[in-house]
Amino acid sequence: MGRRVVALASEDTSLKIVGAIDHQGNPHLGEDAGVVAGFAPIGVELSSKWPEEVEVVIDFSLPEAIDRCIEECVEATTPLVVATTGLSDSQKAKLNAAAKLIPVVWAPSMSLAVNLTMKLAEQVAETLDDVVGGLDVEIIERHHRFKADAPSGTALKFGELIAKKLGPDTMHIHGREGHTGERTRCEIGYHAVRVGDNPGEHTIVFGMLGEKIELNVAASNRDCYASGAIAAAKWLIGRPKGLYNMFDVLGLDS
Ligand SMILES: NC(=O)C1=CN([C@@H]2O[C@H](COP(=O)(O)OP(=O)(O)OC[C@H]3O[C@@H](n4cnc5c(N)ncnc54)[C@H](OP(=O)(O)O)[C@@H]3O)[C@@H](O)[C@H]2O)C=CC1
Ligand SMILES: O=C(O)C1=N[C@H](C(=O)O)C[C@H](O)C1
Repeated sequence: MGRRVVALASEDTSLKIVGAIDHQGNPHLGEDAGVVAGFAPIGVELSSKWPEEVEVVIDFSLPEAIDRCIEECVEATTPLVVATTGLSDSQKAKLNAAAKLIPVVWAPSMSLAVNLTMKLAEQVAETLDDVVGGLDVEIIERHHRFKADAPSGTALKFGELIAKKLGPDTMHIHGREGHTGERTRCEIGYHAVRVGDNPGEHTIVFGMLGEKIELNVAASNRDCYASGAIAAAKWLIGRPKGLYNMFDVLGLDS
């Protein structure tokens, strides 16, 4: 994702990339970030050092990297866009605390299509909550074999939003095996598929007796996430401190 953010941001004449950060063990440290991204040099070296004079930071990394990223942004009062998924509860708490000091956009998917589908899923769940015969919700996500966390942050967010519409008794069930017994009406099932180079696909099944609805949203490549994060970064500059999400950035809550 870092490569795609660098590639797309370097093509945007309203932006100047001032730093590209990775950890100390990265073999490309010291190389031009534009070249590492597969494009022309941009005059910025991939570095483990945090640059100065930063207007906004975009983080696509791993949970191991997020603590330092939050600390650096808070110390320098730099607005922060967090796209990394799989954060621990304490890291989420740290991010919430940081948002009391700096503006933060935090979203498991920067994709316009995914965020719009989340709104549709909320609407379906709200409408079918009391449907005769009951409603079964299952979330199937497919991603590339390199993905480190499961289920995806996006699948968990879909589940969280749907559960809010279905009520506080909703349980989150991850996969099924063995003599599970009959499915209850108050659970959301999650299924994480890891195949090849899939850039991300989510299917939300709303099953009823006699019919079903499936919402499917699939990326063709990873640029939807990179361009969404860049849009979020531009939107965040100059905002008051606080925690924002992609619904705010895309105006989907109004
Ligand atoms: N919100 C969204 O729209 C999206 C979110 N994501 C999330 O973004 C994250 C990154 O995804 P992806 O790019 O595929 O993952 P990768 O594993 O390809 O990239 C992670 C990068 O972080 C670097 N890194 C590892 N440890 C540290 C550290 N301590 N400090 C700084 N950098 C570090 C890695 O370096 P090295 O390779 O040398 O280990 C690597 O360059 C994931 O959590 C993913 O789920 C992904 C796509 C969309
Ligand atoms: O790791 C990925 O690739 C992706 N991760 C995010 C997630 O966990 O939801 C977003 C997107 O689906 C791609």
